Amino acid sequence: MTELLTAAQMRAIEAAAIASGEVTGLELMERAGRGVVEAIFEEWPELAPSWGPTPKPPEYLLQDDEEGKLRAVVLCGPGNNGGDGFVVARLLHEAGWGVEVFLYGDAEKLPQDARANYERWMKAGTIAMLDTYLARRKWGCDILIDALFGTGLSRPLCGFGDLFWNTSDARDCHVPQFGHPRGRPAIVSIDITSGVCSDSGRAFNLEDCNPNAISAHLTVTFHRAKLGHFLSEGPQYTDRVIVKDVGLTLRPNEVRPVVTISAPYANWLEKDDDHKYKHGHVLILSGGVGSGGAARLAARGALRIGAGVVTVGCPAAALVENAAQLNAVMLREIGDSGDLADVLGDERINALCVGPGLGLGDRERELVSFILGEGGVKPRPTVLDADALTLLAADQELFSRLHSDCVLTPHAGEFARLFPDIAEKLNAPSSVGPFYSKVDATRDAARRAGCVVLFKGANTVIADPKGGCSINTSVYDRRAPWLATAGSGDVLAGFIAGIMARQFAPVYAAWMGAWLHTECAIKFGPGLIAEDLPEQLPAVFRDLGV
Ligand SMILES: NC(=O)C1=CN([C@@H]2O[C@H](COP(=O)(O)OP(=O)(O)OC[C@H]3O[C@@H](n4cnc5c(N)ncnc54)[C@H](O)[C@@H]3O)[C@@H](O)[C@H]2O)[C@@H](O)CC1
Ligand SMILES: [K+]
Repeated sequence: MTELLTAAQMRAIEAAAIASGEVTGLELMERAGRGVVEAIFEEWPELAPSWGPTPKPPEYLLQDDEEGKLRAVVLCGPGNNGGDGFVVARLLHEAGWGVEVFLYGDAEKLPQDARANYERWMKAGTIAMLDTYLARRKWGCDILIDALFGTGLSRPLCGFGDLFWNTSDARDCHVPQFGHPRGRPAIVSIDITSGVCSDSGRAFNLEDCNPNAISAHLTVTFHRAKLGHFLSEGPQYTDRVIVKDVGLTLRPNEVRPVVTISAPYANWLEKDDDHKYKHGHVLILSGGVGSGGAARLAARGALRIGAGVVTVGCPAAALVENAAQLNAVMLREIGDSGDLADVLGDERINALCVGPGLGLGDRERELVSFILGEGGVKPRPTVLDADALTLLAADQELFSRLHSDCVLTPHAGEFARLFPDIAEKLNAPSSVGPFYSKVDATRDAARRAGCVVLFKGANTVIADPKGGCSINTSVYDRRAPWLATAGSGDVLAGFIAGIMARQFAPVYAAWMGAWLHTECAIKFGPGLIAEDLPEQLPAVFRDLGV
């Protein structure tokens, strides 16, 4: 688990470290700039000085027009992000690079530490206004440093449209062409790509422009990654995020900061040598004739993830169809709540999954209602997905019966139906940052529902009613776009129910299910269909040492 910070948390940590006398703001800025230069040389070792203070680059990197120097352009903004940029300019200059610095804003108004680094840079080089660079219409560098705006960006930018478009074009070429006079540079953003809100990952929209932020090959951030690196559009604007240590030791003041989910421990997933019911029994409700595929996918997921027994319950008419397609999964007739009461009479059934392919009629509403405790049935750990979410959205009485052992797994459309006001807030165009984020929305939804909400997407956010929140990242080195395939959500619902049957708390089941789901997709790769996901689990388990 890695903590992710908001801009306010990062500012508070910096301020506390400075107030305690542990470090000065100027020293922090120096460390930040040094971290950026280190990260550049780690990312592109062919640029790193390997001998003496002013190295000559290898022959193939020599410029025609700059006496063999590598060249950097540093774009500095009006705040401390710009201050980091002045430090980087100075350090690259000391390493023998040709460096040009362009400023956006008024040097007289720079904050204190940025101003001090501006002065230091002025002893080594010159500064021109950003407009001069934009008007020049050529890159003129091997590395472009984006030190325009960091965590302090709070409103839309004007006049950056061409720069945003050009950096996007340069990044699309993937490989920077160092030392080539007309080559495209590597683009490195300091802290966060300028234009993106560091709390929400949402870009500040420019009316006349798309893209709306700098596109970078590399972003170098400090102490901890920020929420905006993982949420919304944030990941679209950078290929990679490196976190550099700047010697801060403090943690966020929040009791339960947002974390990214990491691999579950092998011993959590291992089975002991006991009988099958020791590992739980999942009941999955299916729809009628021709609609059983989603429930069968969920059932396969629940069984593969380690539930001891999995039963699909369907109306009588669908028994033959399901029987023809299920072997290890058991089958029971469940036509109405009376049948369901009979089946649930088996106390060993300790987790339920309801919604995939269920249908939206009276029978289905009755079944969901019964599962949620109508008629005094004991509430059990339950995943509510797909059609069950639509039923909940249409029926306040049903919604009010959600309990703390439930997990809701909406995608964006289902989320908007369940929590229309929260979704509206999340999607509202806004000109003043920091924006309301997917983390804020999922936390608010979990509080209202009184249970775990797993809000699906390229990055899945999981929140519990007490405010605990985590992100299952499926970006950067965990990119798994193949997960956007029919039925993949049904498998996830089955994974979570299967883990709950093994007596993990709902929030842990949601974490593990989401992480393993992404991992299965990564393991399989392109061409994935939902049926493949459960079949990858044995290989994923082996990699984890289970
Ligand atoms: N000593 C420190 O405080 C340190 C700060 N750090 C850096 O400082 C950054 C945060 O610095 P700041 O809080 O100064 O914020 P930024 O440097 O991100 O920018 C804030 C400035 O931009 C202006 N601004 C915001 N939106 C604008 C818009 N749309 N158009 C024009 N101007 C706009 C603000 O009025 C303010 O002057 C971090 O991202 C990080 O890079 C790091 O160097 C670590 C140390
Ligand atoms: K930046």
